[in-house]
Amino acid sequence: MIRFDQVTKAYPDGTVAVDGLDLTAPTGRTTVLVGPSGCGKTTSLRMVNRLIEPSSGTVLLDGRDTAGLDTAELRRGIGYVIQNAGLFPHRTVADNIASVPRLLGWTRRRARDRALELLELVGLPASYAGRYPAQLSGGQQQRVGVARALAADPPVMLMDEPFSAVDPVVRARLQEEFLALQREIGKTILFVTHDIAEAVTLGDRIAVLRVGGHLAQFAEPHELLTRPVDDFVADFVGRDRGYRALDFAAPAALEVREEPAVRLGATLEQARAAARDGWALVVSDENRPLGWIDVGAAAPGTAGTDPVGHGHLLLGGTTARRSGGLRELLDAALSSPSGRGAVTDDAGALTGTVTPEDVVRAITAARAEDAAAGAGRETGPGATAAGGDRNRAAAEGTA
Ligand SMILES: Nc1ncnc2c1ncn2[C@@H]1O[C@H](COP(=O)(O)OP(=O)(O)OP(=O)(O)O)[C@@H](O)[C@H]1O
Repeated sequence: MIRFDQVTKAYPDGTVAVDGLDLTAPTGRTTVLVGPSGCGKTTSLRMVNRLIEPSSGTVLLDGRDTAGLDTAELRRGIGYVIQNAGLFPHRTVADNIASVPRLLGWTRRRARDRALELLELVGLPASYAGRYPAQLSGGQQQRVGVARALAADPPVMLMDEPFSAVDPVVRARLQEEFLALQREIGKTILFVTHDIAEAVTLGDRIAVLRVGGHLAQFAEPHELLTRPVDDFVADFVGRDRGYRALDFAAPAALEVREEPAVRLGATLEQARAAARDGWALVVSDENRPLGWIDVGAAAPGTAGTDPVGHGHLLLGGTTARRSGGLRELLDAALSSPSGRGAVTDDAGALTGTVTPEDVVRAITAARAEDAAAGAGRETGPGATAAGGDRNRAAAEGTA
């Protein structure tokens, strides 16, 4: 656990970067610091590994005042990842990753084995071990940066805009990998970003800071999106916050309807027989939804005995996992040319379809449930168990 207790940082020129910060980042979870440029995110982060010393207040690590610890010893227990990875350009990937273990006196062999193990963990082939950072893409360098920070298996990780310097597609992939990795390793992570979407995707808890280093709100993502405490936070979390909050609502009350799909390669006649309201869903041999066929308009001039091919399919519809959030399900329903969104299990196999009306009903039920949980939260003792927790939503969705 990382705890900031009334921490203030005033730089020598009088700039107050952080002002009386009180914050607890729980063990094994990801806590995100987010806010506009200059609000004191980086300063706060660096006070944890004492690259910056607080002017007043205390930063505690598992209850120990960091001011009293030897900085080398302190930093040994803290992995640090920065924007652009900050790799040593003249060292190979393996040597970069092995740098902390080597400093800790590990043998060359053991440090190299660990480097190879970590390359695999962050999704890079072992053959990259001998490359230099300049021979990697930005996203790959960032993965090496994460591997390097994890090398000595520190319980705490500080990550300062680690994914900001890569393009949006790579960034989304790194975020997904981050979530999968964190589920596996369960580090205590303090993560800085200026991007609220990233904060909501990655954070178990989010601290929104305003310029001057004031904590505006500290909450779980769902709570931040649905109950911003003031105009500043409401503005910062954005106009589409209601829609994004659907990611965290449990689709427990959603009814998924059976959908008589046809396999690719079935005849048009079979597709017509299976169709409802003129549309048939086509699936692969593994029962994965591939697209919709408009049986009335499909391929005029073709005989009913002709097979359904890829050319017949309308591909506009997205699919949604039953365990996904209500946003994913609503998008599937709205994007489907048939008006019925294809719903799958976690392996991608079709389980049925939902209409936009079905999803809206589930949204209404989730809101009522959430309001009840909110009322319990305000009066009850389990005050931190928010109604729309990401994990809870996933667990209920698969139940
Ligand atoms: N060494 C320094 N001397 C004086 N002022 C500083 C120093 N470092 C940072 N600041 C100021 O402290 C404030 C907070 O800076 P900090 O880097 O912590 O913000 P940030 O939220 O991380 O910003 P960004 O998102 O732009 O990186 C800013 O006003 C910045 O100009």
